[in-house]
Amino acid sequence: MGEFELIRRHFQRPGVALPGNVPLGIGDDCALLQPAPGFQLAVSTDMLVESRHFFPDVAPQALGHKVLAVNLSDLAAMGARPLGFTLALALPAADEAWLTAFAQGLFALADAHACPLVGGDTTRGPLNICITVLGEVRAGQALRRDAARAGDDLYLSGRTGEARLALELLLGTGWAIAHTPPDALPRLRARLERPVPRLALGQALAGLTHAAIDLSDGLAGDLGHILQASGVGAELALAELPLAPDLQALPEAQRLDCLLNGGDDYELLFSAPPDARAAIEAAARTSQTPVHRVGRIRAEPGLRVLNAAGQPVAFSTRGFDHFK
Ligand SMILES: Nc1ncnc2c1ncn2[C@@H]1O[C@H](COP(=O)(O)OP(=O)(O)OP(=O)(O)O)[C@@H](O)[C@H]1O
Ligand SMILES: Cc1ncc(C[n+]2csc(CCOP(=O)(O)O)c2C)c(N)n1
Ligand SMILES: [Mg+2]
Repeated sequence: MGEFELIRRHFQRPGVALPGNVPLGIGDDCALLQPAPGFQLAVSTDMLVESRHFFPDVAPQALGHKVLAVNLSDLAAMGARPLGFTLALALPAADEAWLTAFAQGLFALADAHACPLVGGDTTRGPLNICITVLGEVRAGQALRRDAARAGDDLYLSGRTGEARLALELLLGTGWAIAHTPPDALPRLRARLERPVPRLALGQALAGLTHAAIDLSDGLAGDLGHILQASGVGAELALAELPLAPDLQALPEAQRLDCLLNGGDDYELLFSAPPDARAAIEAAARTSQTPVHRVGRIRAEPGLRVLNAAGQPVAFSTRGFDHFK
């Protein structure tokens, strides 16, 4: 199978019609996309590299899902609706079975969000997968990191920490193995390998919420990006953070580390003024997404983590950083 045969067989889908806002997809020098009038184009790129973002033995179907999911999560964090995506692939070999399974995982998620593959690039090399997503958001309504204001409530979708616990189990870390239920690995692994992008919630929040970010590097570190961009600080109430049952038996320090420095969560963290509480609840309901109010934005810079008694907890932020 040559390069063009590979693309034709696995990524061009002649039977699948393109939506009206994609007048031209795979096959020319560029794809053409048409955002609706009054909408802005939202663009984001995320790359997954073998042994850095995923283990070499990961199921190709899960990988196809995850590489698109982490990109869609960035659109969700801006309140954007997906229009389409491009796929840049470096593959060590043209492995038919691997490509079939990868494409299955990829297109299952793409189809669920009506987000077509519109182009890409394919080369031989160490396994490396890069997606660029394109979305649209009504002009002026995108959820930006610099929009948090003192007095805002801080909200979290879903819950954090399970992906990190899965990673530690797969790495064979002693504390994780000793304090996790013996049957937990398959469900925790799904949290690491099959994140669910919160697109419906993000779109329901556009125009409603102040700031938002999706959690890829860890709750505390990613919250830090909002705080820095907005020039504010925050309080996080530990007692309000939802705790996954599989994290309950962890020693306190490791539980805190999973919850706040976990990484790979792909939940949304966002801020909104207190008078938006009813609207936020409605957005959570219509998007069928669990949302918890977990803290507050403050004028004083810095992040304070508070225990159930409202006392500060000693805690150091260690967001994921590829060069630290
Ligand atoms: N090589 C690069 N050239 C230009 N801009 C970049 C480059 N790498 C990252 N950026 C930009 O820097 C910002 C932060 O990038 P980062 O990859 O940390 O995004 P993120 O959403 O915080 O995390 P994630 O990649 O996990 O979604 C983004 O605006 C991104 O577009
Ligand atoms: C094998 C393996 N080792 C480590 C991790 C953890 N990890 C890697 S990159 C990243 C942050 C998001 O990436 P980026 O900032 O590049 O978008 C995290 C939490 C993993 N998932 N798999
Ligand atoms: Mg992001």
